[in-house]
Amino acid sequence: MFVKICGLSEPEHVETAVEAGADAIGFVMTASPRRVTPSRAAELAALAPSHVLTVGVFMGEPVEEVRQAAKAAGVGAIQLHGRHPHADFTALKELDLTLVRAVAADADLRTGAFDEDLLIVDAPRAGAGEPWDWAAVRGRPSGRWLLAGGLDPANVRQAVEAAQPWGVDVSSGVEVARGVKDSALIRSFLRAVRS
Ligand SMILES: O=C(O)c1ccccc1NCC(=O)[C@H](O)[C@H](O)COP(=O)(O)O
Repeated sequence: MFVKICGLSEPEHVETAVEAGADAIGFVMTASPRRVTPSRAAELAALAPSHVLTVGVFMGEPVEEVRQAAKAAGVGAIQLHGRHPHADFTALKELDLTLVRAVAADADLRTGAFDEDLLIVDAPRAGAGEPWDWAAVRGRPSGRWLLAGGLDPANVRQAVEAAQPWGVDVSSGVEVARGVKDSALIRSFLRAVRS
């Protein structure tokens, strides 16, 4: 199971996520209490070994802004959250980075429909830590897709059983307060997924 820990802003939590076996780590570069600047994201991404995918998360920014920020951060992947048009993915393809499309369950759930490499099916409100009806998407996306939205160490196994995703993505569920990650919760989330 592929695991992405999102919304990291402190070196300590990048190191914990990597040590605990995360496959991907995300840096939010859009309006959010978790927002980091491209230069901060670059510092954090530099701490990750090459086998860990570093992801810049955007929502609603013009594609040129996304391109510049992703380049400055040196991330390996761009995650476009919400209703970005297909043309945005096409425009970013030339960067040769992994493209991630993150949408709620009422969107087109065919993995690769927008030429993305990875699909995330999330709650209606991104990064809000709100559980939703995970079972409703079971069997709809296929291939490389991650379940997100309201996951935490206590419910992730149940969520995986319900939706049967290829991987999972978490942010709020490994925080002690909004935007404040916790190393013990990051470890416990990865333990719960791997056990
Ligand atoms: O984290 C945010 O604040 C955020 C803001 C705007 C767009 C995306 C955002 N986060 C994206 C993520 O990948 C989250 O990990 C995902 O939505 C799951 O969040 P949570 O329900 O808090 O685990």
